[in-house]
Amino acid sequence: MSELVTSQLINKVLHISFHREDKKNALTSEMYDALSATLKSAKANDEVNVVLFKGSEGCFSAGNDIADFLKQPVLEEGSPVLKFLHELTNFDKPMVAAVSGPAVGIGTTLLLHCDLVYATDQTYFSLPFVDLGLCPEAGSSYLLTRQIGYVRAAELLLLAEPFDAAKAKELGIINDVVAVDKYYEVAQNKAEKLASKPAHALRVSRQLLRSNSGLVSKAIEREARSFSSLLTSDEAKAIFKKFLEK
Ligand SMILES: C/C=C/C(=O)SCCNC(=O)CCNC(=O)[C@H](O)C(C)(C)COP(=O)(O)OP(=O)(O)OC[C@H]1O[C@@H](n2cnc3c(N)ncnc32)[C@H](O)[C@@H]1OP(=O)(O)O
Repeated sequence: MSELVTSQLINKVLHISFHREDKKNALTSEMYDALSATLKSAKANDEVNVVLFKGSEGCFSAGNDIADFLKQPVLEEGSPVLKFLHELTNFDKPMVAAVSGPAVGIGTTLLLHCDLVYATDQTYFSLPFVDLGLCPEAGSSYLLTRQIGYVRAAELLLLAEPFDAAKAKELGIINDVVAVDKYYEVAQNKAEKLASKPAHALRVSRQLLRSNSGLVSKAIEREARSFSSLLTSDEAKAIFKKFLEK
C-alpha cells in the first residue's frame, strides 16, 4: 500500500483516501497502482460491502499529474491508469464519494463510476480535457452523455467550464450538496446504510444498475486511443509545460 493512497475498513465500508496534499492530490502512476490493488482486494474481501472515496485537506483530486503527461504514455494499453479504470469498471460493490475542494479531470470522471456522491459548497468540478489539448477519458464521453443527456454533456466536455456542486446536483451528477463540516459524515452514514443491507442482494442490484459496463469499457478503450495520440501533440505538450512553469 502506498502512503499516497490509504484505506481503512470501518463497519464494512472501505474508506479510500488520496494523500498527496502538496500537489492537490494529483494522481501518479504509483497512486493508480495502489488504487487498483485496493479495489482488487476489496472485491475479493467479504468484509467489504461498500467503498468510500475521499480526498484530504479540503481537496478531492486535481486529476492526473500533469508532469507525468510529459514523461509517460499515460493511457497506453497496460498503463496504471487503464488498469485502474478496468478495476473501477469491473468493481461490483457500491461506491460512494465524499468530495470537497477541486475535483478535476479524472477527479470528476471517477465520480461517474460511483453510485452515491456528496459534495460541498466548496467543491468545484472541472473537465478541462479539451483545454489541455486532450479529450475525455474514463468512459466519460459515454457515461456523461447517458447520465445527463447529450446537450449538457457536450457543454461540459467541450466548453470545459468549471462548475460548482449546486450545478452538479441540478445536472444529476451528484446526490447532494452538504455543509463542509458535515459532508464526510453524511457520505459515511449513507455508505454504512448501504453496507448494512443484505450483501448479496446489494451486489447483484449494483451489477444490474451497471449492466452497461461492456459499453463503458469500449468507451474507455476508444478514448484511450485518442487521448494517447493527443498527449504527444505539440499543442498539448506546450499547455502542460506552461502549467508546470507557472
Ligand atoms: C487521465 C486523466 C486525465 C486528467 O485528469 S486531465 C486533468 C489534469 N489536471 C488539471 O488540469 C488540473 C491542474 N491543476 C489546477 O488547475 C490547479 O492546481 C487547481 C485548480 C486544481 C488548484 O489550484 P490552486 O488551489 O491555485 O493550487 P495550485 O497552486 O495550482 O497547486 C498546488 C500545487 O499542486 C500542483 N498541482 C496541482 N494540480 C496538479 C496536477 N494535476 N499535476 C501536477 N501538479 C499539480 C501545482 O503545480 C502546485 O505545485 P507547486 O506548489 O510545486 O507549484
